[in-house]
Amino acid sequence: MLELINVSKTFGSSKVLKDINLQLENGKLYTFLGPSGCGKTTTLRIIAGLENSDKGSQILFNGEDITNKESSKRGIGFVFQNYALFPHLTAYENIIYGLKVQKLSKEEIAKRADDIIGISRLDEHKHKQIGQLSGGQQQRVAIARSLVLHPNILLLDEPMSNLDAELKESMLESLMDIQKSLDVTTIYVTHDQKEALLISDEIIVFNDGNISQKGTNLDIYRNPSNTFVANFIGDNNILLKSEWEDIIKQKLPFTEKFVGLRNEHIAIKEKPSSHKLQGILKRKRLYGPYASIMLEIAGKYNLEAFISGDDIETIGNIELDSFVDFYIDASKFQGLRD
Ligand SMILES: Nc1ncnc2c1ncn2[C@@H]1O[C@H](COP(=O)(O)OP(=O)(O)OP(=O)(O)O)[C@@H](O)[C@H]1O
Repeated sequence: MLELINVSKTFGSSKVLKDINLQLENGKLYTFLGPSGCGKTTTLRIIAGLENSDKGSQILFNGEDITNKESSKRGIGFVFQNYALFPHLTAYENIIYGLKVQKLSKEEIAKRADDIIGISRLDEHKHKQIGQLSGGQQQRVAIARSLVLHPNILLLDEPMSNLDAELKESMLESLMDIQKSLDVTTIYVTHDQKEALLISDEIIVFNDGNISQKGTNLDIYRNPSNTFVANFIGDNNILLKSEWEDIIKQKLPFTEKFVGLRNEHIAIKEKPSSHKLQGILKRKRLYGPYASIMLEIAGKYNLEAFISGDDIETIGNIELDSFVDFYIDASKFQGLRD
């Protein structure tokens, strides 16, 4: 288990990490998710030993204090955004480079390389120069080069950002396969909520040098702990609790100041146990399988809804600025801290 205890980092006069506390279990795939500049990369670099943390910070790995341990002795693999491969070497030579530095026997090097090349599906590319490989293949070489060293932890810093959307998805699938087949603890940094929701055993949401929430993707999506997480992941209608009570003319049981309702929990067709409301249709946008509409209520509240199926036909026949009856699923309200 990897444990961060009161980890802080100050650059000049700005404290970019504020007493981070985190426990990560061995063998899981975690993502650090958050907007640009919130401290994800700095945390990763501190775990890898590439950056010092402030005094008082502590990092434990399987109970051992590694806070001041040299980076090269931590058994951590790091894959960067730009892959940092050696361009004058072949894929195979890149992959075995670290093993040769470690002076392993020829047999051991060949065995380890064959294993990882198989898992990474690089057999037919292993003798190509780096420049002859696609972005996705280069990325697999970069991951293989780290994994062949049998790291305790694999760290990946926005490794897919140079890939197009389709390739990204298939690369994410192969990363998940490789990670599961080797059971290596992995931390993947991204600012893309879709990537995080797709691959993670658990997501750690960063905001402004703090951890806002840690949990499985379903947990974070269904039970965001505060307005930041509710807004950053998925789409949400966040209002003051009192405003929602004004809209539905009913008290809500939450103690939090804000209440959210995800856009997909507003529908045009009545659903069991839903709550009927009326609004004015202010906007409609069709995105193929679903449509996004804006409804104005009581002249002061705007709610955004994602509708699908027959609701799209219904809305298609309603003029803008007309009244529409719609339904909200009150069981889906989320109480949110500020
Ligand atoms: N070497 C440095 N010197 C001074 N400030 C730094 C340094 N490295 C990072 N920072 C600052 O620390 C803050 C956190 O940076 P960090 O790179 O960890 O964010 P991030 O969440 O990974 O962002 P991104 O997604 O853009 O990479 C930022 O405000 C950044 O400007």
